[in-house]
Order: sequence, then structure tokens, then C-alpha cells
Amino acid sequence: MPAPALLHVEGLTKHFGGVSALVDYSIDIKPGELIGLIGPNGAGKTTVFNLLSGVLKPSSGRILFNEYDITHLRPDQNAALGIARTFQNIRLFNDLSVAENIKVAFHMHLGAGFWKTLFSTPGFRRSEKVMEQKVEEFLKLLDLRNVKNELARNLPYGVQRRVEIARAMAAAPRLLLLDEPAAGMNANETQELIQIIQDIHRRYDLTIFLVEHDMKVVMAICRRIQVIDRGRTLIVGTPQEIRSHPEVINAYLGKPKGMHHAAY
Ligand SMILES: Nc1ncnc2c1ncn2[C@@H]1O[C@H](COP(=O)(O)OP(=O)(O)OP(=O)(O)O)[C@@H](O)[C@H]1O
Repeated sequence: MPAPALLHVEGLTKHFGGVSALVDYSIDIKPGELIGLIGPNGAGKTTVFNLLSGVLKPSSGRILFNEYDITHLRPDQNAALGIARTFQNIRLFNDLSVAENIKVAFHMHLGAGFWKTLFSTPGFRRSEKVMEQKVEEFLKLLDLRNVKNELARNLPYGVQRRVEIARAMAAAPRLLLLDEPAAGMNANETQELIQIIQDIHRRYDLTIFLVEHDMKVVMAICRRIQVIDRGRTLIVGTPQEIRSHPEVINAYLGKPKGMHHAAY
């Protein structure tokens, strides 16, 4: 019997007033998979992530994580179960340094109760040290060591996006949702990002769901890609199948503003 999906999504629909942002959306993601979600502007990609992370509640449908029904859980409950995400519009603490931003993410992950106990135990110093080591590990992983003490606000977007990924990793996720990690990056930064995502995926045996506008990124790293348009799924397939699918070509080429066409 095949292993159960880490994430099973079934018939998810979301209406905003009269707008159907997502209609009967389904996907199964296997443990360890690196899968992409693409589609033109307004296709419903961010809505999918907002539903999966608990930021939004669906109008109908259900979401199982590790066979557990999380459809109606809050974002913090989803996070505690191991679903971490980055945001399209970056959400860092601007007046904290890169290292501090990652530390705060650790604190949030471990919770106030944990720290209260820790402060009153002799193990505190040792645990502080373990956290410092973890921060260093993620600084290295995301190639952020040279900007460790810079304030987040002073960093270019491309670097801020890597800090966001480091923060998401601090929650020790099982499923990582990356929302347009290459947005605002130049070609070199994008290339480096591709390597980093592949590295994270391999090293931490993570399951990654990636929303990305830049087709080059998705085609380069995902074996399986889901395409949605106007809230509806067009196809789930390999990069090869996606490239040659007439409806995909139509959806993209019909809306030149919404997509980078370079990969075609
Ligand atoms: N909070 C909201 N209220 C009303 N309509 C919304 C809301 N959020 C999304 N929508 C609408 O739902 C549809 C899907 O939006 P969504 O942001 O999920 O698309 P997307 O694929 O992420 O687009 P983009 O690539 O531009 O980020 C759009 O028509 C959008 O205007």
C-alpha cells in the first residue's frame, strides 16, 4: 500500500462575497515531496496557502495533515503541528537584526511556557548555547552569515526573503509552504535560492510546497507541478507535461501581465 499523504486536501472552496477565489481544490502531497503551485495573477495560489496555514477558513472542503483533520484549526495550531510558511509580502521584524529575527522565531516556536521553565533551571545556559548553534546553522544554510548583525530593514528584498525562510525553518516544520520566494530577486539571487531550497529539502528531509511566479524556479526544482487558473485546477503533472499542456499555455499566454514567459 502506498504511504499516506502528508497533506490531503479535498474539495476546498473559498468564496469572498461574490468572488470564487478557489473552487473544488484538491491535492495530495507525499512525505518528502517538493511540489510547485503555479498560475496567473489572481489564480488563487495565496488563497490555497492561507487555507492550508489556517489564516483563512474554507467555505467547504477539508484538509488532512498526517491524516489529522486540520480544516478548522488556527494558524498557531497548524504551526504547532509542523506547518510553516513564508509570506508573499515579507513579514520580518524590521528593527531587529537577522540573527535576532531567527531567535524570535525559535522563541515563538518553543512557546512562553518553555522559556519560563528554562530560565529557572541550571540547564538555561546550555539551552541558550544550543539555540545559538541552531541560529548559526540556519544563518549558514541560508547564506546569511555576512549579514547576521544587519537590521532586517536595511537588507535588499532578496536577502529578506532568505531570512523569512530561516525563520520558517526555526519552527522545525514537516511541511514548508514557500510563497513566491524568488519575488524581487535578480538572476544570481534566484540561482542561489534554487540551490538553497534544494539543499534544505535534501538535508532536512522536508516536504515543500512552493508557489512561484518564476517558471524557471518551479521547472528547475519541482518534479510535480499543479497549475490553477481562476480558482480551478488545470492540471497536476511533471514539468514536461505542464509545458506542453494547451490550457496551461492558453492561461499564461492569454494573460501576459500575470506570468514570466521566459520558460516557454
Ligand atoms: N480577502 C479577500 N477578499 C476578497 N477577495 C479576495 C481576497 N483574497 C483574495 N481575493 C480574490 O481571490 C482571487 C484569488 O486571489 P489570490 O491572492 O489567492 O491569487 P494569487 O494566485 O495568489 O494571485 P497573485 O499571483 O496575484 O498573488 C482574486 O480574484 C482575488 O482578488
